[in-house]
Formats: sequence, structure tokens, C-alpha cells
Amino acid sequence: MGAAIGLDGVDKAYLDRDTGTTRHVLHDFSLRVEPGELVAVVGASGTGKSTLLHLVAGLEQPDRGTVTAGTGQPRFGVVFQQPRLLDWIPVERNVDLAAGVAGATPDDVRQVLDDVGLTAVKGAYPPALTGGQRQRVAVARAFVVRPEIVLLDEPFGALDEVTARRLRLLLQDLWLREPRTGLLVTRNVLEAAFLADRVIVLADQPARIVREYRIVRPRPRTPDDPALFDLHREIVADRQRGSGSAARWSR
Ligand SMILES: Nc1ncnc2c1ncn2[C@@H]1O[C@H](COP(=O)(O)OP(=O)(O)OP(=O)(O)O)[C@@H](O)[C@H]1O
Repeated sequence: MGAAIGLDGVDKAYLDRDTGTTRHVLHDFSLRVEPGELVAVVGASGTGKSTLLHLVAGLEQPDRGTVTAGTGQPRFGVVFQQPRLLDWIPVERNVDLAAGVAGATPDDVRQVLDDVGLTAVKGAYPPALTGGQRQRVAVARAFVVRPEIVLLDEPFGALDEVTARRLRLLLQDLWLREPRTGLLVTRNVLEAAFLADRVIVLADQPARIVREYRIVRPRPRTPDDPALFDLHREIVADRQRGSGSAARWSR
């Protein structure tokens, strides 16, 4: 089911070296993600979406407040926009390396390669793969550790729409097999609506949650579901109207 994520009263600021000023990205920011819940974070560029992920992953420390992920040391799976593979070793070895770190077995590697549809190319080197296949390797590497928390930072942002759609369906499939706790940062509002249980909209500086939508469409979802397009339009229209006061919708 995954582990809960909690940010409580978090401050995070960076020094802007160009101007010598401090940029307060988060101030007194709180968010809770329930075990097994997938929360998508959308919002304008520079609002602090990636900062949020980095804090949860422990790559950054809060200046104030607490960030908790599970109870002890949860297993994380992380997928970035770029697959970040080792080009000089075959696909299977790329996944093996991640598996080894987490104590997963060769059977786990075979299984996850099968799950993501890469068994036929497991001996290939990453440069010989298509962009979609490379990102499937990245997904396999994230899931082979049986993560309790999955962090997705624009995971399909560099792919063409048809390939991205296939990968979203793959991700939904993996989630249906075993729900994990997830945070998905994306600029694609439709992707957020399709995949998430909840979409939060970040705006302002320091960032705050200006809108929150609970997506109650049953799974498996189809990317062509008109209700998701309606929700997409609603979220985009709300964002165009400005941040306004915090509000919550369900669909
Ligand atoms: N390590 C850092 N040092 C200095 N400033 C940083 C650092 N990381 C982030 N920032 C600044 O903090 C702000 C928030 O950055 P962040 O990457 O979290 O935003 P974002 O919403 O993910 O943006 P984008 O959608 O463009 O990726 C930006 O102004 C960025 O320049």
C-alpha cells in the first residue's frame, strides 16, 4: 500500500546567486499524502514542484518544519523526465543494478522487465532503444525495488503524445497491481487527471496550494474519458482565472 508522506510547516528558501536575494519557495507549507494515494502536483514553472519532490526524497532538507516519508527508511522509486540510464551496459543490467541495491532478485528483474514490455530487448544497449523504451527501462528500474513511495518528475514530458499515452497506461497498470504512495509532478493537466487520486495546484511565491481536486473516476481509466477532459478544462480555466482563494472539487 505504500507509506504516507507528510510535510508539516515546511520552509524552504534558496539564495539567488545572480541577484543576491533569497527566494522563499515554500513557507509554512503542509501536505499529506495517504498510503496508496497518488497525488499530482501542477502549477506554473518555478513554483516549487520539483523542490517538493526533492524534499520528500531527502535530496534537500527543509529550513524549518518536518518532512516524513513512511516510518523508517521507505524504499523510493524515482522516475525523471530523462531516463538517466547507463548507456554502456544492457537494459537488463541497468535494472539489475537498481535491484541489487534494494536486495531484489533476478526473478524480480525478469518480472519487472516483462511488466513493462521489455523482455525482447533486455540484451540491447540503451542507445539502440526508442525514447519510449528508454523511459520504460527507467520505470522498470524504479519499480524493481518494490517501492513504497514513487516520485515522478515530469516522467513523460520528453515523449511524443502517443508514446506518453502508452506509458501512462503502463503506469496505471502497475498501480492497479499494487497501489503505492506517489507524487507526480507534471505540466500536463490531463495526465494529472488521468493518473491521480488528487490533483493539487501550486501557485504564488512562496508556493501555496490554491486548488485541490479529488478525482473519483473509477480505475482502470481510459485516457479518452470525457469526464477527464471536462476536469482538464476546469483546472486550466481555474488557473487562468488566477489563484483566488483555496477551493476543493470532487469528480
Ligand atoms: N538548488 C537550487 N539553488 C537555487 N535555487 C533553486 C534551487 N532549486 C530550485 N531553485 C529555485 O527555486 C524555485 C523553484 O524551483 P522548482 O524547480 O522547484 O520549480 P518547478 O515548479 O519544479 O519549476 P519547473 O516546472 O520549471 O521545473 C525556482 O525559482 C528555482 O530557480
